Amino acid sequence: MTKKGRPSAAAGNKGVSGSAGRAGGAGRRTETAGKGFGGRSQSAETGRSFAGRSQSAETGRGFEGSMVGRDGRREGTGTSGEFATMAGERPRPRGGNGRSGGRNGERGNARPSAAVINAPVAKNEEYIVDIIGLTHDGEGVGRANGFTLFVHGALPGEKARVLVMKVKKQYGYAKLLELIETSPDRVGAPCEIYKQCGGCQLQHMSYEAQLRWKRQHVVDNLVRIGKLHVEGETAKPRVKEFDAQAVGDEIVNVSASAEASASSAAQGDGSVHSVVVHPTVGMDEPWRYRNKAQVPIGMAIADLEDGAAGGLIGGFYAQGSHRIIDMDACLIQHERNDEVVRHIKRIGTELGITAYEEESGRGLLRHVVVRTGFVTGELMVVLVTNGTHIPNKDQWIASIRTALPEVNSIVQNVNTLDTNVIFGDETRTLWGSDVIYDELDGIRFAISARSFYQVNPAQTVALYRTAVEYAGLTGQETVIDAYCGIGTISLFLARQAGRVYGVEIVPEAIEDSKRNAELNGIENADFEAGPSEVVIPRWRQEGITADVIVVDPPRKGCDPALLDTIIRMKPERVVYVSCNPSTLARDLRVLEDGGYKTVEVTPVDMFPHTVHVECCVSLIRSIE
Ligand SMILES: C[S@@+](CC[C@H](N)C(=O)[O-])C[C@H]1O[C@@H](n2cnc3c(N)ncnc32)[C@H](O)[C@@H]1O
Repeated sequence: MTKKGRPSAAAGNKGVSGSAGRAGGAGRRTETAGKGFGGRSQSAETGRSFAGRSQSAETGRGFEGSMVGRDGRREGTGTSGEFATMAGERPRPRGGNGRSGGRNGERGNARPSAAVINAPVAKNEEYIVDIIGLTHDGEGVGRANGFTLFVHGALPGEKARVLVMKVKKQYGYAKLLELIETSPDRVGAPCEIYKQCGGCQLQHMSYEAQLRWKRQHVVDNLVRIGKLHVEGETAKPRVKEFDAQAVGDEIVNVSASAEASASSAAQGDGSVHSVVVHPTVGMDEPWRYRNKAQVPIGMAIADLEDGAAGGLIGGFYAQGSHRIIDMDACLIQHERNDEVVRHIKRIGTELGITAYEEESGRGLLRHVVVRTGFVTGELMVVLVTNGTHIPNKDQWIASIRTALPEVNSIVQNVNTLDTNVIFGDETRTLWGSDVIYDELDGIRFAISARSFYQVNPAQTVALYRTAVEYAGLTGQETVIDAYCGIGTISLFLARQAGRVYGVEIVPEAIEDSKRNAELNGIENADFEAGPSEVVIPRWRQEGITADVIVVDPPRKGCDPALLDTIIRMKPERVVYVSCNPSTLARDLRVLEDGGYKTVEVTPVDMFPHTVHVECCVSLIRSIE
């Protein structure tokens, strides 16, 4: 089902194809509810190939100037075939003496073959490791001779035989060769290209365990970085390298952050308050949940052996490379998005459309982006092209409309830059509407090709309802919605507030937000384009006060100037919506020190089978 493709994108990036899930009717589940998902997952061998997603498309932060992906850390870990020995085949230890080292013991002679001096493990040697945790990007954390090894594909509680691939000063990377003890949370990943793709990181973990892990991941960040005391949690022993890994490069002052302990959550009056972290809000059916696919396109290489004749392929980038692996289906995408991409590839091939090649800068089609309105059923197709001219354009449009009669909007986005960013600046509607419409909780939204719109509509409703609940509105309040995008949370709030002011840095998104307020007959919402950290201080100077401030920043968290302004404005409540637990925890510490008390946190599983988790946090003002 897969075909080899010619490279056509930037190195080290994962492929793409976000997509949608099930309409708002999908029910909720929490990590405490019901039976594990493991049984279903294990038996759900669909035999389908699938589509990858870009990491940045997961969280979809920003106005869709999103990077195709990120990677780097998995380089060299050799994911393909890593479970090859799980069925019992034991490869011969390379260069070892065959002795088993027992608990955390080593196998082999351990003669250093790597350049790192004094490291207690050596490259190309095998070790038996106990997996004691999971990094923020889903890799097992193992210990060998007291040294931290990151083991892709291993789960906490497992004992594994691993081969060291890379040794750094404080940690290393190892390839999973064999599971000696298996976690009860391990399930068979239903997706047949799971190991190659990297779009999902947790399919090998039962859904119940994923939800538990996501909550714990949030708790760990709140304790270690936010220095908060979490109800029911005792401070954990700190593993320095594990912390550094968990925080990644998003927080510069890692060591200072890692010194946090639960005992430092003291208030000004010396008392210690506890934060309630609820179970992660999960999905009853955590598959096929995405409403947007972003698929990189390449050319198939004519293969005489399998008879393939070339043409357009589209799927995901093989790990650590720019090689596109063709795929027909992605198990977390809405089925129709998969179908649309298949048709576009077929029609493009029939019309002789070429795919963009990164090396030469030649070729036309870079990405196909598909958006589906879960409630309305509306469909948008975006062709991202390297140049404005589309040969056989009318024929192409006609063929798309014939194959997909439900399509509402066919859009071209022009991107001629040598970049990983998917969208260029120029967008033109080729046929139909320039937007599609969708609904969240009875509010209608116009969504244009480049607008930020959460990818999992069912979970988005859960998240926004929690944000409104935490705002504690009575109908009188003035609310500021910082980082408001197309006004989604603002309009949820406006139904129960006196007045809402939304601010967002992307002017087109603000145009959408105004249009969306009008569309829904909402008259108590005002929007302004600009950086939150500039606009809100100016509002304060102009005398605008707020009872509640809601923030929903990108992954890097809130700008310090905005946090400072919030503290000076003294709203009674702050609601913090976050897609990044580490920057969330950092910002909560600033707000706590500025007179706010973090009351409760609800993690929401917006991206099942990935390591990403969204949080909604309630803070109240604790001092005058
Ligand atoms: C996570 S999205 C949230 C959007 C919206 N709240 C929603 O739920 O759809 C973050 C938004 O912040 C915007 N943004 C990024 N930096 C900003 C800044 N300094 N000031 C205002 N908005 C910003 C992005 O363009 C993006 O729309």
